[in-house]
Amino acid sequence: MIALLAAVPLETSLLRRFLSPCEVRNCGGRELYLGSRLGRSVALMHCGVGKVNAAAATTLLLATYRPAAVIVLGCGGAFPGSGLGVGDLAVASEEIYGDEGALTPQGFLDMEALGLPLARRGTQSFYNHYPCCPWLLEKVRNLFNSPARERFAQVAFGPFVTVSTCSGTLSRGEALAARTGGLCENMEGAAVAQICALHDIPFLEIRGISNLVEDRDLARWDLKAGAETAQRAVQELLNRWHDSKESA
Ligand SMILES: O=C(O)c1cccc(C(=O)CC[C@H]2O[C@@H](n3cnc4c(=O)[nH]cnc43)[C@H](O)[C@@H]2O)c1
Repeated sequence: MIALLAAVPLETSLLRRFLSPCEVRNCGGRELYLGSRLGRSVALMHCGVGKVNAAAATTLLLATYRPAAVIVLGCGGAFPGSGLGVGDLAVASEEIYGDEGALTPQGFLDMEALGLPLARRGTQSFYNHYPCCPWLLEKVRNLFNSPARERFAQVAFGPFVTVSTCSGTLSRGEALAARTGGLCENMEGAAVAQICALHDIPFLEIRGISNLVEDRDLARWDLKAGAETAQRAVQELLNRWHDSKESA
């Protein structure tokens, strides 16, 4: 099974149609849409906005179904200097917690600098950084080396940053981009990546840009365009899943 996770229903309207007919199940109080594509079962769940909702939903999903892969999709805000615009596509190479750490007179110290792991698996400690699964990334790269590439305005691969407070000023966006090297920010990804790392489940994240991280101006946001871009990319990926291998 492939599990798809998005914060809100706006981010999955096309996919629910694409997967229909779907069985709708209750999974710990959340609606879970169970469908299939090319003979492979696909589960889609809305986790709600933010890290706690994302971690709770992921834990539930992994405990109930233990999927072969978890793919987060949705909207994101592009950092200044990323070269991304509204409607473009971003694929995460890794997820980074942008806020977890300490703000000191000398600057921001992340969890590694504080010597406080957020998660441990065997001898491995996880701090602010969570890599995406290499073979899933390879599948997406193959996809965008094909004619499917022409159906997307711009596609960028790079780090994503998860925040608790949406960056509604240009200066905050510039500072986060400089500190992390991130392409864009969101409010769920790192939490899902952390739970997947704990359970050794392959993780991938694909977002469509709904807004630029700048001085907040909602008139310039287009959540629908961002959501559609991400969903179209996930559809392409599911349609071409068998074209490339499924492990490291
Ligand atoms: O009205 C606002 O200022 C506002 C702030 C953050 C998010 C929203 C949303 O309605 C989107 C929620 C959803 O989308 C992701 N997202 C999209 N753009 C950003 C962003 O610039 N910074 C952080 N998250 C963003 C996020 O993952 C949420 O799930 C409205």
